[in-house]
Amino acid sequence: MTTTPTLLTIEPLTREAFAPFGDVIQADDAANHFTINEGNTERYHDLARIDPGEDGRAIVSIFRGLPRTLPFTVTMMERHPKASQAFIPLSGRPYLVVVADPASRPAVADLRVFLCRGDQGVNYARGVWHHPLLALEAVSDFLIVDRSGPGENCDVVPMDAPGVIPVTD
Ligand SMILES: NC(=O)N[C@@H](O)C(=O)O
Ligand code: NI
Repeated sequence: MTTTPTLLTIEPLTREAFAPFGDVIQADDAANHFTINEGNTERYHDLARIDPGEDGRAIVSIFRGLPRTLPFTVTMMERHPKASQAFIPLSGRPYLVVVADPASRPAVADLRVFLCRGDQGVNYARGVWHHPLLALEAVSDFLIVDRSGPGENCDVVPMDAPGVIPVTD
């Protein structure tokens, strides 16, 4: 691994930009939404493709993440080859996701960094490279929808070079 760090660019999270990596879980007008419960409730419908794999079961957990300090250096990435993994923020705070295309081993030049608002969740599609949870500002809870089942479902790789996420303004 070369030691020359690469400064990474932070992008705002949008459905379009994140589409190669999975789904954005967000209650906005771009979602399929309709009124239910005699007008009391708006349903934002079918926002993410939850994929527990052929031999797995979808499970719901909560991750309580400590805040990361910026600048943050990305030295590894992981993927879940058997299933998707969704993160829905419960604490209303922003967080970061770092992703790379599932087709090949991630190189630092391939990394995409998204700043997610506290009302935006993400669902990593099966096999998408991502960094483990990057909470910001304070201890933050996230609802997680991922897989329980047989076999190993987490590949971890070191980065070819460090990627540095700068301080956000
Ligand atoms: N290990 C674990 O369940 N967490 C990671 O998969 C993650 O993406 O944070
Ligand atoms: Ni993960």
